[in-house]
Amino acid sequence: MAGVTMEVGNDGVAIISIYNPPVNSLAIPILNGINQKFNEAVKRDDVKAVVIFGKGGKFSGGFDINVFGRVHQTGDVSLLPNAIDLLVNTIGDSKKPAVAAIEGLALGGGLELAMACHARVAVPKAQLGLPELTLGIIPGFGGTQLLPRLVGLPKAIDMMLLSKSIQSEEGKKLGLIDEIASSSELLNVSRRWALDIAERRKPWLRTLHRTDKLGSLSEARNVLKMARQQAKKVAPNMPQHQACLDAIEEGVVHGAYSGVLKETKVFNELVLSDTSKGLVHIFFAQRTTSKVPNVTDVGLKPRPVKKVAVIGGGLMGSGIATALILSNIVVVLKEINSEYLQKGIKAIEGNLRGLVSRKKLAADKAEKALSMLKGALDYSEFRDVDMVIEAVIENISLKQSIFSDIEKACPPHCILATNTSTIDLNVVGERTRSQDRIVGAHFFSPAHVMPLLEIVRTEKTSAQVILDLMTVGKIIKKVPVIVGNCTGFAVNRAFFPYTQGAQYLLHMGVDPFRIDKLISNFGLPMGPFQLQDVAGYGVAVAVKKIFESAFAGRTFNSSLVDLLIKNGRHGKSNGKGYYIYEKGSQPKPDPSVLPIIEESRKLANVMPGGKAITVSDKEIVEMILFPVVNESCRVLDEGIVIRASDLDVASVLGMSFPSYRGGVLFWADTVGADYIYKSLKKWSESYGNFYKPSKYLEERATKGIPLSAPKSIASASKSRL
Ligand SMILES: C[C@H](O)CC(=O)SCCNC(=O)CCNC(=O)[C@H](O)C(C)(C)COP(=O)(O)OP(=O)(O)OC[C@H]1O[C@@H](n2cnc3c(N)ncnc32)[C@H](O)[C@@H]1OP(=O)(O)O
Repeated sequence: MAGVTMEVGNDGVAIISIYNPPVNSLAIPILNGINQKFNEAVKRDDVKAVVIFGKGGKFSGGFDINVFGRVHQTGDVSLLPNAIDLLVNTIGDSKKPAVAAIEGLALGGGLELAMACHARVAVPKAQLGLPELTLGIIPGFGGTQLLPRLVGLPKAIDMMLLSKSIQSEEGKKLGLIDEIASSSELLNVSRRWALDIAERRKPWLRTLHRTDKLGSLSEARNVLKMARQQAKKVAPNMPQHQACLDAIEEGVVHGAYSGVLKETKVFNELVLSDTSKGLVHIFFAQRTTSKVPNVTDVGLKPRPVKKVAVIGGGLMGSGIATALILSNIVVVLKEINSEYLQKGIKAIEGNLRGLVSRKKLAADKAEKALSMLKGALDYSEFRDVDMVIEAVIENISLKQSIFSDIEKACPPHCILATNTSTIDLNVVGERTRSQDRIVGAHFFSPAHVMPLLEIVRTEKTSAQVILDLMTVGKIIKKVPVIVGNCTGFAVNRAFFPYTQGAQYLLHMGVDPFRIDKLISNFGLPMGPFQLQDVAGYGVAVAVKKIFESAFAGRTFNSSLVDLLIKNGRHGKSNGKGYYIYEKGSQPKPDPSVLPIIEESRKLANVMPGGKAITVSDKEIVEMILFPVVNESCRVLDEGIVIRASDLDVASVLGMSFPSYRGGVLFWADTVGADYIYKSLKKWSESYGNFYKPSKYLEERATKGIPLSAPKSIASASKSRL
């Protein structure tokens, strides 16, 4: 049972053990347990020193994040514990020394607990970090003061602001870890350290009393100033970055205890911020994606997938192959001729080189990955593959004939997956008998970098196949989200009005560069026009027709992309699109695109009364994102995703919707269904059906039910999953 226990050895060392699987999170009863046992240890005459240990191979994954969820629901910060007293006074200033014995990981409050102790012993490769900023808060158990005093200001800022963990070995070099010991020796070595401190053979270092690593005040001010500038650039919409620096600065200037008080104040304010609500939502939503009714709860075991064939070595195929070989999965890359095959292999080598040069991959690991790759021009290598991923161009009859071929060439257990981003899976697999093995493995480009994997199932895809693909997805470090079969699946379907909404506004007279700027200010990495430049216009041309026929009556199309191509513009690939792309400099808006836009505006003729519309900045953002919310409502209504939070995760990981806004539907609920409905209704009356609110949105808005609330049983029968 979860709890905290204490055992006192004959040597006078009390071992206080935390047990709260799976990550020994510091839930409130656990913190109370540590407090109680520590006080008992201090009082007992037979105890000379204390070791704090986490059972089950992990020291602690930090404070219990579920409590933040409860604070967000109730707005009641008094639900938060006063652990500062425990860490700073009870442990830090205790009359008896304490040593943290760290296995596996010490993150957030877990590392703060360890840092409050007087020494730390860790096993090799234990993960150490303060990732609180990823939850929209700052460390709240003294971390902003403790870490700089152990590793110095620049490294501490780096670890906190980037939420970057380090391993014990680096921790030892920096002074965060005092000794590294094997797992079997961890407790013995920790006991010895604790006794050595108690008996003055080793120094008794109270972390908050230390200043030796902080440097001079002027050095510190410089480091903080640079960190503030950097944070302003990379996290302009997230208050926790500057707030964390405020707390650190307070401690550097006025001393650790002042810093701790500031930290507590800032922490309590940030817990209630929208940023924290969004990020905590995404934390749990991401973990919920792996719970799939009738797949992960029916006792199935994933089958091993050791060898995968990838058909097509283009942009997607080479990216998928790269992701697989990086995780030690043997890949057979099949192309139709040796020229294309060589191109595919070169692309994979280029992907690996890119990772090495960005220091994301060690050179020897890249070599090892490449050794997992084989090229093929026929299906002979397919006889023992566990999965095929088809990644050829979006051509229905080509895909159908490939599927009928691979059904014959592969063993009967083999998963038959397609990376199509739009085509109905039932159509792809029409000529095969193995309908239960057909599944969509929809990666996002670049496939070896983007974290989302949409797993598309039809009514016939077997639960085993879905589970196997989910497992492969996790092995290759993707977040798999299960979706139903429809044009565009979940992400491309929900976001087709994003590009089209921007195009519509442009054709109603709004400046594209203003639109891009506003959307980047909202938090997407780039605006819709720049995105189109980067993705290439081929994609825009291909998907335009597909969406137009699937969602007739609510699409907006223009001749703009065709005109751009006709004028020799292909976007980023040839350096000329809406923007000018030059090596080594940021993309610059290209005024020479404006006459082409003007021509397209004339052809589209959608300006009401022939005059450009006047809209506020806020309205521009809403006129692009509310249609996305509207389509997301249809995705929910049709049961394309299991739950609203799955679409939130998919929007963050597939479209880079800002995670601190909690994903598209979470954000929509913070704006309010009623407001979104009324805005869309008003625009649909002025500008047509593109904005017409969906039934789902109308119903939720009129009944006052959040968009993300689970569907009623009555409408559940419509599910396509
Ligand atoms: C006051 C303090 O300064 C504030 C804090 O400490 S805030 C917390 C800071 N800590 C963190 O941010 C760490 C969050 N956790 C993680 O990064 C990862 O879970 C981990 C690296 C610890 C483990 O990763 P992994 O082995 O892949 O397991 P993962 O699936 O993520 O988590 C396993 C389960 O533990 C839960 N969990 C993990 N950390 C948790 C935490 N700190 N609190 C509550 N639950 C937690 C997860 O929700 C998941 O639950 P589920 O099985 O019901 O879905």
